Amino acid sequence: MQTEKSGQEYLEQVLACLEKRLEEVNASIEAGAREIEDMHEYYWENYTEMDQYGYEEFDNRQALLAQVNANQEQLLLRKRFRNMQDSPFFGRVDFIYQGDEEPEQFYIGIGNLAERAGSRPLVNDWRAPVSGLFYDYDKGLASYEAPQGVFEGEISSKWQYKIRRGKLVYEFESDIKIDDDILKAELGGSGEVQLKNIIRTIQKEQNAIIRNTEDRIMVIQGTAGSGKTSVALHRIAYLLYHDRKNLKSSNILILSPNSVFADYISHILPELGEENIREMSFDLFAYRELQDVAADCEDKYDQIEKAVKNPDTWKQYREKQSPEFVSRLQGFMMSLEDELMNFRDVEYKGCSIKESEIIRLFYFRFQDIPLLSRMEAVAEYFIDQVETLRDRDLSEEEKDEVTEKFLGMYGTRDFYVLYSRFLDREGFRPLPRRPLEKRRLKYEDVYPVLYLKYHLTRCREHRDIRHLVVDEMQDYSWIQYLILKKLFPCRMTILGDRAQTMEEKQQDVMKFLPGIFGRNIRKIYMNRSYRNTVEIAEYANRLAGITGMELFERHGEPVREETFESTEKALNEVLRIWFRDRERLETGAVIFMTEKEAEAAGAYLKQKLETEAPEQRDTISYLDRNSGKFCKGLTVTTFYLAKGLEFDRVYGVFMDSDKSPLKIQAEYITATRALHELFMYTVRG
Ligand SMILES: Nc1ncnc2c1ncn2[C@@H]1O[C@H](COP(=O)(O)OP(=O)(O)OP(=O)(O)O)[C@@H](O)[C@H]1O
Repeated sequence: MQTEKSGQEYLEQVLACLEKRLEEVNASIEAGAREIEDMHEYYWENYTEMDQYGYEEFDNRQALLAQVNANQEQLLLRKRFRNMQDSPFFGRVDFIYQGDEEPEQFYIGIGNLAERAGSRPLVNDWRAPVSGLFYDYDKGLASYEAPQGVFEGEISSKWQYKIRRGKLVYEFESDIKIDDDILKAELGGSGEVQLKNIIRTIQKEQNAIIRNTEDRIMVIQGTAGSGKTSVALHRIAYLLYHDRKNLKSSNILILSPNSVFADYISHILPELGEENIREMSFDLFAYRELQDVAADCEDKYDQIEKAVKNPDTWKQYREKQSPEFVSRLQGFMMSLEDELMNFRDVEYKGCSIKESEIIRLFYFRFQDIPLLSRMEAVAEYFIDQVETLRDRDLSEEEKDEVTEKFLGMYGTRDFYVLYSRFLDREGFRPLPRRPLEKRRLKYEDVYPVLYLKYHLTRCREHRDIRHLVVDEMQDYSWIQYLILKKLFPCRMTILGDRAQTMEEKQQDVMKFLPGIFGRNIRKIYMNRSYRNTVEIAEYANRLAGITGMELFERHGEPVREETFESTEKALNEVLRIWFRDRERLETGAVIFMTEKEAEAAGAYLKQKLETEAPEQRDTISYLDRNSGKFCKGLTVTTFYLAKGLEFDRVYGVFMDSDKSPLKIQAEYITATRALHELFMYTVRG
């Protein structure tokens, strides 16, 4: 039986253990570094005498690599222990195993800690099997699943602790009331410019998603502020913890909408002990992949800006991303099999191959290779023949010369030209004829061209990626999902909110994803919102016509709606009340519909501060699509860049004259960014 200790006593024991473990780790890091240095020295002193086949050198390198890896692990361990010194645990479950009389106590924290590697943990990682008890059950019957099987029993008590800088701030025997109060306190805080980790207060429905390991493709539709992004990131940390052998952090890729958002979430996984997770924006990826097709490509934000001015552009955009358009593209690719080809005999330094033989190879032997990569295979076949006949290898230049003869049998290999031809044939306006450096693809054409490229040439599957996270799923089109499936044949966590679609209409990807990924995808709905006060959430729901959302009971000021004669007057009011309440606000945002409005407002506010309060100049920042992070103070931006972020106070500034169908979504996104206070301003004009 364990002796019952107070939180304070236990904390002292844990801090002492952390101190000791840190000393050991430091010693081991130092010894490791010395070892690496010695290995280097040995190598440079002896490499001239190493065996000629390189075996010894290979062994040395392997040993060096192993030592470097071991040191790396110790460095990570040190980082974890140092983090734990601040707050080593936050919860405790007392569990009576079935058949036992006395409870065992399990303390839960951000990582595991034991006196020695292998001994009973003083603190259990929040992802350990037993820690599931903390999130999933109140007092009473409970069970948890571990590799050894399912353990049944009873929770006799649960505790919550707050420890800061190694000092115990409070301890409570927890019940539902206290759990809610603690969550309320977490949500009521302000001032963060990055997403917080939620391990202290993960909710049961969120825990079920985080700990799900069975489903290959998980799709989460969650209302604004329901914790989708948080849950997806904690899920990744959980999967990495439980499948270390097969899943490394370098096997994870997060598709995120832009670099501000990427920065906003970038610290969560390192904080949870997982480093080096890759992140990328799909538009940036597409742009890089199409460098040999067009010098420039529009991104999603260009499309939004255009559509605000001219809503008709949605029609064309949607048409070009649709299943019907893709099947027309497929028909076009079929027709290219014949139309694109001008077969002829090839002769090279006395060796030749007849047109009929080339046709046979092209349509039968190599028929499985995509059309525009296939001739290379025929060329290689012929090069083999030439080398056999001439009994010597061809040089690289000679091979290139031969290959060029074969590639010359394609009418064109330029995707821009091919796609334009397709558009023309199908009754769309063709692309303007231009040299590569002057070409700019409209957003509506970017993914169809990428689709064409990946079906006409060999597409490199990214097998190293074993788990893909797609955030803001509602903003990806059908054709983008087809491409994602081709590029990443792996497990996925796909999450988003149809009410936040950045188009005139909401897009429910849940409807079409089974058609792409199969029926076995797991669909999950998160209906409880945590971010906003009840007043803000109810206001936002009324805007978007959303009903049935569960709201976490946290109240604040009513939403304030006001109308102004001009944007300047609205901005003057923004500044006036921002500085009036500055003491209690860390982050704020002034959110507009378009880039032009936001940019002008940013300049106006800066100018005003420059003359009236120069010392406050730097408290305002304009955030555009090239920005890398958002800062404390007042941020001026568009609704589409504010998406995914949150602020203590939000001012939405929208023009009365703006009748864009996108406005409701924009206002909804704006409103749901506010944690505590929301001001919605209308400008008449
Ligand atoms: N269990 C929880 N404990 C504490 N805070 C939570 C919890 N769940 C969510 N939150 C908080 O709620 C806010 C919203 O979370 P998050 O950004 O992950 O939601 P989301 O569904 O991705 O939002 P959106 O789609 O509106 O951008 C964050 O401040 C997050 O820390």
